[in-house]
Amino acid sequence: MVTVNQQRVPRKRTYLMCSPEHFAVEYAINPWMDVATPVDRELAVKQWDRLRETLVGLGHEVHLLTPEPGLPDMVYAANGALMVDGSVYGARFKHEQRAAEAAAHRAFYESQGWRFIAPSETNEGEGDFAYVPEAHGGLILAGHGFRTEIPAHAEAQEALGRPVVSLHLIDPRFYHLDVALTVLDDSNIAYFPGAFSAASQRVLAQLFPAAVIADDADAMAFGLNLVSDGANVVLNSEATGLAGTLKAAGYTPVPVELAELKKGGGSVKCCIAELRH
Ligand SMILES: CN(C)C(=N)NCCC[C@H](N)C(=O)O
Repeated sequence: MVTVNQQRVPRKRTYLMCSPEHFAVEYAINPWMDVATPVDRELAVKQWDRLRETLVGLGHEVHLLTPEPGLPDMVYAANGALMVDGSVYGARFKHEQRAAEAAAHRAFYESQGWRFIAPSETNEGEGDFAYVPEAHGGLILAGHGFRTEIPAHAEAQEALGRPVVSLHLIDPRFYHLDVALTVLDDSNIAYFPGAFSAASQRVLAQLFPAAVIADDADAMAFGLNLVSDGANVVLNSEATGLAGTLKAAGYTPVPVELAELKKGGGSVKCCIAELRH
């Protein structure tokens, strides 16, 4: 393994999270969910709290969305919108079990006075959209194949005024972009090529020749579902292989235990929306 002596510089972030007070696995809308597997909600809250404290400890600001009973997936706050340059493109969930979450997110963003664009097309916010601020002048990467639909990519581009690059997800285990690809800093990403169509793999290789490449085991451990401030990379503690790769690339891995929330099909990134205001 090559060791890179690169100085990584963190940038302070503002995040949005939602406590798993009402978390449960009552329906199965992705391959990770199994209604027969018991969930320890108290433990989920503890693990989520530890994640929130970790972000605050790294110097980031965390806003909180009020959890609502009857919306057990609301803890996955990343899915409620995509915010770029102070404008917010709202979500429209694919599955009706999550549909009502969109209004809660909208109310939050509007209460802050930020420009909110209501979507007409199905999209799951930062679950399927990733923003790379300094890549090619500011690029939105967008997944489709399982949740977000292609017309939403064009709608996001019109709403936010940044080019959107469509990427085709082909493996149901990686049903959202943020389980297969992550933004490491203002210009680089990490991804698992096998989650994408051959054509989308070529697009990613062309746009990000220096990307960190993850393998199937990293992705299966939800390693790519991480949050990075450009230097500190907060990731699922099970993703030990990816943590080593990122360390060798000059990042500082910060492992967190989120086993309970994995039962709903999400990890670190799913719990965190970035507020780019
Ligand atoms: C990393 N991922 C996939 C997320 N961004 N969100 C998790 C959503 C989980 C929820 N049960 C669902 O299936 O919608």
